[in-house]
Amino acid sequence: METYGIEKLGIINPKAVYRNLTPAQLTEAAVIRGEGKLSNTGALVIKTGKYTGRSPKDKFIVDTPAVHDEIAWGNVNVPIEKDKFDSIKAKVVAYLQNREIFLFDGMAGADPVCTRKFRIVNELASQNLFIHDLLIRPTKEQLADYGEPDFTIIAAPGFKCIPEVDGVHSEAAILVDYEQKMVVICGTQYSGEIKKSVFSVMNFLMPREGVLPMHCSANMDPETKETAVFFGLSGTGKTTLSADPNRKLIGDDEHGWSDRGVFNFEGGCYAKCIDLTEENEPEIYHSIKFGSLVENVVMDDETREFDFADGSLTENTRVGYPIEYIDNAQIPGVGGIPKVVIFLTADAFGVLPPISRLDENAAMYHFVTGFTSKLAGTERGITEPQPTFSTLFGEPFMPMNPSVYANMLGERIKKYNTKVYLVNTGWTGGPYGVGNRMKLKYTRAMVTAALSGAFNDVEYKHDKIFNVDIPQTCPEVPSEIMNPRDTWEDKSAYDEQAKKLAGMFQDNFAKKYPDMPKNIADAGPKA
Ligand SMILES: Nc1ncnc2c1ncn2[C@@H]1O[C@H](COP(=O)(O)OP(=O)(O)O)[C@@H](O)[C@H]1O
Ligand SMILES: C=C(OP(=O)(O)O)C(=O)O
Ligand SMILES: [Mn+2]
Repeated sequence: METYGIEKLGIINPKAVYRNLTPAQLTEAAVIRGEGKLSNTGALVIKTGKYTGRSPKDKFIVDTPAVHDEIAWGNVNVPIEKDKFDSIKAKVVAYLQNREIFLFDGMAGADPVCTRKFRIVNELASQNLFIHDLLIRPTKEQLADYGEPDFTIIAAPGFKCIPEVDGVHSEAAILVDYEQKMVVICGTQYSGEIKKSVFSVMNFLMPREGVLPMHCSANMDPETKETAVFFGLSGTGKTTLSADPNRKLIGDDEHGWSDRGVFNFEGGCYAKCIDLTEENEPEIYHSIKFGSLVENVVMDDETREFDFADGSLTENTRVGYPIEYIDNAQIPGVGGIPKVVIFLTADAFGVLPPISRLDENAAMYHFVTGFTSKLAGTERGITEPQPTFSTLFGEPFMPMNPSVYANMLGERIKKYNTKVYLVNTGWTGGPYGVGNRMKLKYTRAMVTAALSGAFNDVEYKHDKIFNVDIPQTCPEVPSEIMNPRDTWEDKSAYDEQAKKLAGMFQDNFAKKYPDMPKNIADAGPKA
């Protein structure tokens, strides 16, 4: 039996080993194995069980001398001893004995100079389909000459840790060993853990190549190739806003910025499905078809129609699909130097302007601050919006000191004179519960205006509390909504809430960045 070298990982006596099966084969295998069902559009639909979002508290990095000084240890990058990693890995590979193993030998990094080979070893056919959809798929020739991977990820959701024995926090664990070039994921079937593990690894590898890794989506003008990137934490709109029928989609989540331009790490997208409608998000809606992998969307057992409004399994319902499923995808996922950078934030307090322009210092301030409200679902335990400050709009995925990444962004926006906007895709007219989420069509219109240069010669108003410049008009957007204070009935309640949020910005900055240059510290909100 061909085993494709998996015994090197300690996986012996497999029942069968399949390498790079096609989406049709994987969909079929998953259905036969009872992992999921087909939807009326042909998508494979699965339930992931207890874990329906990422589990940041269960993530660990192996602390070895070779990487010790490069990792920013703390609450996000939590150390674990090598022998604990080795022991869990040994149990996981033993668990995989006598099972069917699904391998995907693929790549991350669309820029050939930066491409890294990732071998994913899956217990489940459905997760293998997911990662087949999400990463860069090798051609037949590339697969024949694949050789050794640069990194290996073993995903065995059926193996549950015993915290007291294994020295982890729960039955789930996501363990990265940079020295052995290996990730072990067990106890959780949320596929987002696999793609974000690839991201974390790239975020460790890319800076030494002079590449800034970014938690952002990217798209470009089909004619001018002018490129824009959209940074943002989960739920802020990276995937939704980058799928724009008038622009080429480079990618929805993970990119690098080199001297040559922006490039996607991935080859597919992972979109939220909650309340999805064909009218609001046609590109994503039509991507839910044969070959895609749907997680935790409720479906009628007989008609196999989706109920996108049903959040009973989780608010974080998802679909993974190859980027080709978006009509105007840019393949390979390579664009130019960004002319516009957008920081997406979902402010559940409803006080940040829907769009504002940031100067160089304010851009640095907001990049290291990374404010948003965590929305329900993507992380375990979050059920209502909760304000959070996540450095670089992606703290959970950044193994190194934030200054490594922040300095690279600072150099780039200076060098290329990149314009930076802060866009609030969250609430307006009042806080969560009182006001409403910003209308998607207005956010889209504001993003379009920012990308087209329509904000270059409009009137701006300086917002004293948030210390940003707010354009006063935008095509296709009622001017009343440009200044959030105007959207609140109770102005003093607005002032109070705005000052409260400004104070939270200041406290966070003072605590995390006491040594930042004054020009950057001064560019933040003023309570
Ligand atoms: N004004 C808005 N801008 C962006 N997204 C919005 C807006 N209003 C509602 N949404 C919804 O918020 C979610 C944004 O999620 P998504 O684009 O997947 O974020 P990310 O990729 O950053 O995690 C989608 O479900 C989208 O339909
Ligand atoms: C997949 C994820 O990314 P995002 O929500 O940013 O799309 C996640 O955070 O689990
Ligand atoms: Mn996304």
